[in-house]
Amino acid sequence: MNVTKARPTGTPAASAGSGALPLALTQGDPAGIGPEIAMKAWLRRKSEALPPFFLLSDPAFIATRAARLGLDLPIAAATPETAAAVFAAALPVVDTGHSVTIEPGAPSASTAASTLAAIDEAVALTFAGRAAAVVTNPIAKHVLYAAGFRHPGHTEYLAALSAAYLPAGTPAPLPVMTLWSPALAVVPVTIHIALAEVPSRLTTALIVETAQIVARDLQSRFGIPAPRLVVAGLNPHAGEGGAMGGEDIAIIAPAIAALRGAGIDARGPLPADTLFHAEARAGYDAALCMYHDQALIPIKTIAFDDAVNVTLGLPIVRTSPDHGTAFDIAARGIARPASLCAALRLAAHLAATEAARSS
Ligand SMILES: NC(=O)C1=CN([C@@H]2O[C@H](COP(=O)(O)OP(=O)(O)OC[C@H]3O[C@@H](n4cnc5c(N)ncnc54)[C@H](O)[C@@H]3O)[C@@H](O)[C@H]2O)C=CC1
Ligand SMILES: NCC(=O)COP(=O)(O)O
Repeated sequence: MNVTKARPTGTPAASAGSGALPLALTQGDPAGIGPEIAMKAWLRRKSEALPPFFLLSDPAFIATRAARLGLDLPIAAATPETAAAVFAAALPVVDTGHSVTIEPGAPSASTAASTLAAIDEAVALTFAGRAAAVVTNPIAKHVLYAAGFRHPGHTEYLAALSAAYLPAGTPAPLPVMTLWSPALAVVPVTIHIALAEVPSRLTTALIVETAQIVARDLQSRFGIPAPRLVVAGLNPHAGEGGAMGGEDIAIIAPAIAALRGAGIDARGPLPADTLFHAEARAGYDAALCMYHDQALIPIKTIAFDDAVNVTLGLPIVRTSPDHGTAFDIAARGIARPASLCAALRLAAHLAATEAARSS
């Protein structure tokens, strides 16, 4: 597989803010399915109506993985400025400067620097107006932790990175993980923490701040004029009047009262077990859930291939497929790019909405 060199067609200043900016797609864990679904997405760019994007990785590694998969696609070493122009004819790969060598399905902390460099670069390019938004391929948290990474996942890391681009003294944004699909949108109020820690980490203030960000971003970025939120209880039957746990009354109900007092259409705490059937889903735009699996199990059951992980609350747009690295099927040719395609389309849509709003 040859990697061609793309001819520069414009300067950063000329393309920044032009409205035709490509999306910056990170490589994710190179031992997983990220490279494969990125290539498959590019191959389906017309049938999936995908916006232009470039992949941040090692072009030689991507070419090697393409050959291993038997994927016949042209790969062009590009810059963010050449990417949109080459996208029609080749997959643009912007070199992160890290050489990647890894066996599919055998993750190693030795690739952590390249994985993180792609994320850092995607964020830098987006803040610089050289990419429209960040789309991340999945990372395996434990692989990065083994290399010294101290953030739970992308969501928190992107908030920390964003803080560096904000005016001095601006507090770091609260990043709000949202899993969105046409059928359901869910928000885990607590994210990547042990289940045993959830009750002590759940506070009225956290629920209120999370819901305010969701309501604001659903309005401004998703174009929902008056977002309807539901809030799940923590305990069975939302606590059964306190008999099955006190958090629903002591922590969640006051948050909902505060939200309603602030003019936000929020209902709850509602028993989580009856919140996700079709008729219930028709009654709200997003469900705030108290912990990771309460949110992610229903959406991955209903919409595994359509759902997108989108981080609300950030000054930039970031989306990701809903699934993980899928090491068990890496480079076997069977990974589906559907969720990544949905993530690319949603990122472009949200970035365009944001650009129109701020122009
Ligand atoms: N956005 C991100 O960076 C995310 C990263 N992860 C990470 O992924 C790693 C693995 O997590 P798991 O819980 O095993 O979830 P997973 O989503 O990687 O895999 C679960 C199952 O779904 C299958 N699968 C996943 N995506 C698929 C696709 N596109 N096409 C066909 N089959 C697919 C896998 O083969 C596996 O059988 C973890 O280390 C976790 O930290 C998990 C979720 C999101
Ligand atoms: N389970 C969702 C997930 O792991 C995604 O996390 P993040 O890396 O987007 O923060």
